[in-house]
Amino acid sequence: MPLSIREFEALARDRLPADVYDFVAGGAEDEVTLRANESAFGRLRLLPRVLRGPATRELGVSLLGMDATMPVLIAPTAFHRLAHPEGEKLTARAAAAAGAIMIVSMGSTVAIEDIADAGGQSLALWFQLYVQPDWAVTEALVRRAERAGCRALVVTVDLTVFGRRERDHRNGFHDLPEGLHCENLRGIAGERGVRQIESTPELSWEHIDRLRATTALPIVLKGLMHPLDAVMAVGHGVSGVIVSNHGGRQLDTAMATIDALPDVAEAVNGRIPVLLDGGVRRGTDVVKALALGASAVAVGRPVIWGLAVAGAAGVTQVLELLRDETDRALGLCGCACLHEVTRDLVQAAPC
Ligand SMILES: Cc1cc2nc3c(=O)[nH]c(=O)nc-3n(C[C@H](O)[C@H](O)[C@H](O)COP(=O)(O)O)c2cc1C
Ligand SMILES: CC(C)CC(=O)C(=O)O
Repeated sequence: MPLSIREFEALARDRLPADVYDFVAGGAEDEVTLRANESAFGRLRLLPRVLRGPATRELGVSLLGMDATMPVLIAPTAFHRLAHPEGEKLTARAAAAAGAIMIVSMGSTVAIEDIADAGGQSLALWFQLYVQPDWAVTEALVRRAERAGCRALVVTVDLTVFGRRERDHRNGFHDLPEGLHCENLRGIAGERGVRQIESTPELSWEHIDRLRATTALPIVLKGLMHPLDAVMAVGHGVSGVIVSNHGGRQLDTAMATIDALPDVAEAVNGRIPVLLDGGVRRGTDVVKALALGASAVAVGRPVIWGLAVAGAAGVTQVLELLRDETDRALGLCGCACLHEVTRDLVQAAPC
């Protein structure tokens, strides 16, 4: 078994068709933001405390009233059947085994009901939604997620137009291969592949208000980077935000998420949970994000690498690596639990 997420990626790269690997690994345009998400973590240094004696560490976290055993969620990524024939079913099993929250992509290649079945009662599923230009489609998706037992709606707000991923253009990778579909849209918006998911350039706070009036599920906004938008989010009654630049796949040269996090956390001031995704590859990254104001983080690509390498066991291994590394980093920072991870534990590296 690989010893790190980096090793998982290397193995997955060997196993996946080159165009699928590029689709997953790649980012928009010059991939500046893709690289920055990871390298910005590398520019931060931990400043550990000692002699505080945490014999064991508690990694549990409660988010929107749901308990998870670790502060690492599965970020929504589309098309898991590109990585493994059973796709999202296996991801759900691994999430349930780890006690992690899984955010299911609206573009999953297994239907949300089947994912919920595979994960079982104990799995907390959140459903990721792209508001569709046709409100009837949006509403039908919300109802479907509610019926399947999803416990929160994660509304992605950074895909008002599709980012230009040049690797996909070079590879001619524009649609799902024969036999794979966005199963959540089946019966709602026809039967084709990725093209079924439409962007909504006119997306605005009115859509968020309308969604709040449509569902009792807590709403989490994903893809927000600016502190003023975070303040707006609190004002519009959302239950949480995920600081995200879509893993560098949308607006290239957008700030790294870990650099954007402190101002968002300060603006939100504890009123709702702030999560982060983008470039989290080590437990030390998790601890840095917690120190800078995140309640938890989410990982996207690492889950797909795990799935490609060893199915559910691979995803479990990825999550357990992150759990072990986070536990070790907490211990070495003198923290017994997530609340003890404070701002003073992180500094920018000297140039
Ligand atoms: C292959 C792939 C598919 C993705 N699909 C979605 C999606 O359907 N919905 C969404 O909100 N974000 C999607 N994302 C973005 C992720 O949710 C997340 O923001 C990003 O992957 C985090 O960065 P990381 O991969 O460095 O962990 C996708 C990312 C990847 C790599
Ligand atoms: C279906 C796509 C829009 C999925 C996505 O968000 C991505 O590839 O980044």
